[in-house]
Amino acid sequence: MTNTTTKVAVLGGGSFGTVLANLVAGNGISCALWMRNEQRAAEVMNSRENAEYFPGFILDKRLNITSNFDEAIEDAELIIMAVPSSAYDTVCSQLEQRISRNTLILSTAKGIRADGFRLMSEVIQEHLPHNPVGVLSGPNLAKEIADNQYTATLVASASTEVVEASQTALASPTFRVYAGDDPQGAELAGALKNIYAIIAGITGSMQLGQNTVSMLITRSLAEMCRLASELGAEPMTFMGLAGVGDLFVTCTSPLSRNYRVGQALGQGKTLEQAVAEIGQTAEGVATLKTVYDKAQELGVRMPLVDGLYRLIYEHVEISEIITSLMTAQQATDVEHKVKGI
Ligand SMILES: NC(=O)C1=CN([C@@H]2O[C@H](COP(=O)(O)OP(=O)(O)OC[C@H]3O[C@@H](n4cnc5c(N)ncnc54)[C@H](OP(=O)(O)O)[C@@H]3O)[C@@H](O)[C@H]2O)C=CC1
Ligand SMILES: O=C(CO)COP(=O)(O)O
Repeated sequence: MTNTTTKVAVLGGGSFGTVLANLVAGNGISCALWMRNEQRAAEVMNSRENAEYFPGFILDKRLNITSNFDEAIEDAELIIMAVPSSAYDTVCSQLEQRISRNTLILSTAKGIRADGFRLMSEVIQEHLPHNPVGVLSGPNLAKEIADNQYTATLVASASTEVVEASQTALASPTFRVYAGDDPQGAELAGALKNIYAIIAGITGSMQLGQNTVSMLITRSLAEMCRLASELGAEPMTFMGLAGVGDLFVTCTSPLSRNYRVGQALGQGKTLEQAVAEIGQTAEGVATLKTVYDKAQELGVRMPLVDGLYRLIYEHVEISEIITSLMTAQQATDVEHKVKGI
C-alpha cells in the first residue's frame, strides 16, 4: 500500500481507535472501525457519534462502523490494532487464518504483557509470524486529535511498507507521522511512560511546584532509558516523540487516564476506586508490576517505579516514599548514566 491505499481496518472502537479510524476516513480512504459490541456499533454507525467515548465528536460520514469482524478486515491492506494490550492475544488469534501474509499490521497499544514481558509487536508476531508489523507511539491524547489540535506521532518499523502505508492512511494537515527504525524503543517508551504519568498525577494532586514536576519528568526519562537500553533498545529513541514527547504530555495533562488514576490515588482513593472512576483503559496500572518485576530480575535501578510499587502494593505512606527518594545515597560516579543523554 503506498499512495493508492484502498482499505484500512481499525480494530477497537474506544478512544484511540475511534480517532484513528476517523483520520483514515477523513483522508478519503475506505476504512472500517470494528467494535465488539453489536448494539453499540449499530448505534455509532447510525448516530455518527461514539457517545460513550467522545460525546459530541461527529464522525466522518465515509467511516464504516461494524461489529462484523470478517467484514471489517476483508481486503484490508493495513490493520490498525487499537484494543488494549490485555486484548491483543484474543484479537490477534481471530486474525490467524483470516488475513494474507502481505497484510500490514500497525500496533498502537501502550502496554506490556506480564507473561514473558512481551511487547505488543511480539504478541502480534507470535500469532502472525509472516506479517510486516509496525508500532505507533507518541504524544497522542485522543481527545486533542479529535479536536484537530496539531499533533505528531512516530511509526517505527523494520518494514518501509508499514511506515509508508501508515503515513498515507493517517497523516493529515493536523496529524504528522514521523518514521522510526527502533520499534522496540518506541514500544517500551509508550508503555513505560504510563507508570510515570500515574506518579505525576499523584504529585499533581499534592500541588507541588514546577521544580518538582521537572525533576520528576527528567528522572523518569533517565529510568526509562536505563531499563530500555538494558533490554537492547536505542536510548536516542527516548529523546523523540515516543519518549520525552509522550512522557511530557501524559505527565502534565489530566486528559491522560493514567495521570487521572494518579490524581485519584493522591486524593486518598484506593487503586480499585481510582481505576473504576476512570472507567477506561489505564495501562500503567498493570505495567507497573510487570516493570517492577523485570527491573528486579535485571538489577536495573528504578527508584520511581519502586516508590510507586511501595505506595500501591505495600501501602507505604507517600511522605515516607518522598523522603527516601530525596535522601537516598547519591552516586558519585557516572555508572547510572545512559550513553546518549
Ligand atoms: N486514548 C488515548 O489517548 C491513547 C491510547 N493509546 C493506547 O491505545 C490502546 C487502547 O486504548 P483506548 O482506545 O484509549 O482505550 P479505551 O478504554 O478508550 O477503549 C478500549 C476499546 O477496546 C475495546 N476492547 C477491550 N477489550 C476488547 C476485546 N477483548 N476485544 C475487542 N475489543 C476490546 C473496548 O470495547 P468496549 O467499549 O466494548 O469495552 C473499547 O472499544 C491502549 O493500549 C492505550 O494505551 C495510545 C495512544 C493514545
Ligand atoms: O498515551 C497517551 C497519550 O499519548 C494516552 O495516555 P493515557 O492512556 O494515560 O490516557
